[in-house]
Amino acid sequence: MQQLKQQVFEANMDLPRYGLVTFTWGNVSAIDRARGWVAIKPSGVAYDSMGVDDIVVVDLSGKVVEGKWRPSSDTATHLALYQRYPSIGGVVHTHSTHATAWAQAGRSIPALGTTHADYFFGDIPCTRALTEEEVQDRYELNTGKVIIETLGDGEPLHRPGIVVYQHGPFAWGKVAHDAVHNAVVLEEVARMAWIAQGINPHLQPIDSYLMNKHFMRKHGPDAYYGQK
Ligand SMILES: O=C(CO)[C@@H](O)[C@H](O)COP(=O)(O)O
Repeated sequence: MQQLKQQVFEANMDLPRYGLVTFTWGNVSAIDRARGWVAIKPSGVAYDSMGVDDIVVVDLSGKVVEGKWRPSSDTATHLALYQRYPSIGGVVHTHSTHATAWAQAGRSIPALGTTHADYFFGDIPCTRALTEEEVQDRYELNTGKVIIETLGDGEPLHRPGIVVYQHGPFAWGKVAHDAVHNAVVLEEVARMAWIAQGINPHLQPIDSYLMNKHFMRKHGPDAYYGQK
């Protein structure tokens, strides 16, 4: 687990490095599926004072198995995603400005260009609002529920991010580092889409053939993009 804790610690340090978080907002986790344990950021601990030994380890019920702090307040959301989607190895939550603005506006981030298509095979969806009951009772678990409800049965790594209505973005990947990479791209394409729609309120989504080309050359069965 020490190696996983180190990976999660480094991934959490990337959040302020890439400008995705302010104060203690946000959190990154990763799963050891063989053990059924998840390493996650401690709740409320400042990034600039955090060390690898501050990373908390929980089991899939959320019980702390190692660590001196409380796990992130969003732990139940991370765990819901790991339990529903076996291909997910790392999860990130931030309040990055532009992605959060789309969440607050209640709008999916449209696929408008190849930057988006290189990582997300389609729009980045916005979830429905949680009901009052879902907020009052097991809020974080229900946040995971509406994410899963919105994503459905598709391969989550083909659209590795979402915006939770009136909350903010969640992203994921095969490992913690990939999840952070996808969170950075999500924030970038959120900003690009906002600016593009301001330039041209009548713009069209990316052409499907261009979307397919860019996504499949990087993630398809014959992916060659970046291959050694
Ligand atoms: O979503 C939120 C707050 O709305 C979280 O991102 C917190 O800002 C971080 O909580 P901890 O991980 O420190 O518990």
